[in-house]
Amino acid sequence: MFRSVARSAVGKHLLRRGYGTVSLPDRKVAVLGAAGGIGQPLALLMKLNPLVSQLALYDIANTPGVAADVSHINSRSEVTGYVGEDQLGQALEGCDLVIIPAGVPRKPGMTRDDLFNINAGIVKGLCSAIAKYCPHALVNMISNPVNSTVPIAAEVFKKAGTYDERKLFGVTTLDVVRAKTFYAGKSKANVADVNVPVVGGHAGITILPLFSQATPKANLPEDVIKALTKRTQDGGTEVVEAKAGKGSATLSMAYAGAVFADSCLKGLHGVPDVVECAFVQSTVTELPFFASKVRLGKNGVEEVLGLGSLSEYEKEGLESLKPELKASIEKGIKFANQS
Ligand SMILES: NC(=O)c1ccc[n+]([C@@H]2O[C@H](COP(=O)([O-])OP(=O)(O)OC[C@H]3O[C@@H](n4cnc5c(N)ncnc54)[C@H](O)[C@@H]3O)[C@@H](O)[C@H]2O)c1
Ligand SMILES: O=C(O)C[C@H](O)C(=O)O
Repeated sequence: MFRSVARSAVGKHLLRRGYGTVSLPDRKVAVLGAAGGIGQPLALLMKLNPLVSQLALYDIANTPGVAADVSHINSRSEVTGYVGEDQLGQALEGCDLVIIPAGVPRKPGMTRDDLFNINAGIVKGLCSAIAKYCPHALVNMISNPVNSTVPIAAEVFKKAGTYDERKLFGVTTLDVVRAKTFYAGKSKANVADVNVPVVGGHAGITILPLFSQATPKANLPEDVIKALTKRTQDGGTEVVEAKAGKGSATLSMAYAGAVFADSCLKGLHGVPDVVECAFVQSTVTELPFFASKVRLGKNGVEEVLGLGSLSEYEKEGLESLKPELKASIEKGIKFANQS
């Protein structure tokens, strides 16, 4: 264990807009895969979050340097680095929220499902440790393929007797971030005012942005909506190709992961009406897991919100995505139960 402490005068009693006007509780957050392309900027962003009091950074290598570096930032939380499996338990003990960006990223020509063989085992091992050391923590799963890694996590927790469907989330916030950016570009709306729900899953056509519900309303023509939908679905591939073998989205993902984690922490803190899209256990469709808007609260998911009204194009998209999403979910469940 490598501990670096740089406490600022910020302290525990913060009056910050959006965080309420009461003193802030102690919250421990762990990032698993913290030395990676996503993990490092995500560690930085979580260090800046005033709702975090302890930040545990875990990886199989290189965490001491990352932890020492991040710990010098004069924000509230105490940063501790953990390296190697022997230290995983210490990293997780007492955690309120665990964020998992551990695993390999895509290279050009690969699908997210091509990562399954390596990442499924990594996620399974990490979730077994979560079940043992912090069974009540919220889990934000970033590792791909999210459509399968979330079902794997659920099965691991079920086997351990710790599964609480309100506490497991596949992070699909990057799809929402992209949909907002691309929609703002076409509609000329101020991007800060834009909202676009994205439902389904997190791979190719399973990513279904609902531009018919986007605000502010822009009445974009059908061909533009189709192009925006395709760009959102292919957003990850756009970055993978631009990085030309050097990985996938890291900076935008760290931003999206930090936004989602902040919403989870606000929910735990009792901030009302915190709503985000996430891939969760669901009865919104016949599929056992599905991404849609969820209301976050003191125990994680408080309510899984329905899809609202869809355009004909979105209805078709919804039917088309179901077979692929179903197969990815079943693949994850099968893997977790056979090994
Ligand atoms: N959900 C999303 O929207 C989204 C977006 C971008 C990337 N991703 C996924 O996130 C994952 C990480 O991407 P990246 O670019 O940070 O990759 P990276 O290779 O840069 O970093 C991954 C880190 O995980 C660590 N790691 C490997 N096995 C581990 C284990 N057992 N325990 C802890 N750490 C372990 C590695 O040491 C490395 O530091 C990939 O699977 C990628 O596909 C998801
Ligand atoms: O595309 C990838 O492989 C990474 C991630 O899922 C993304 O959407 O950027």
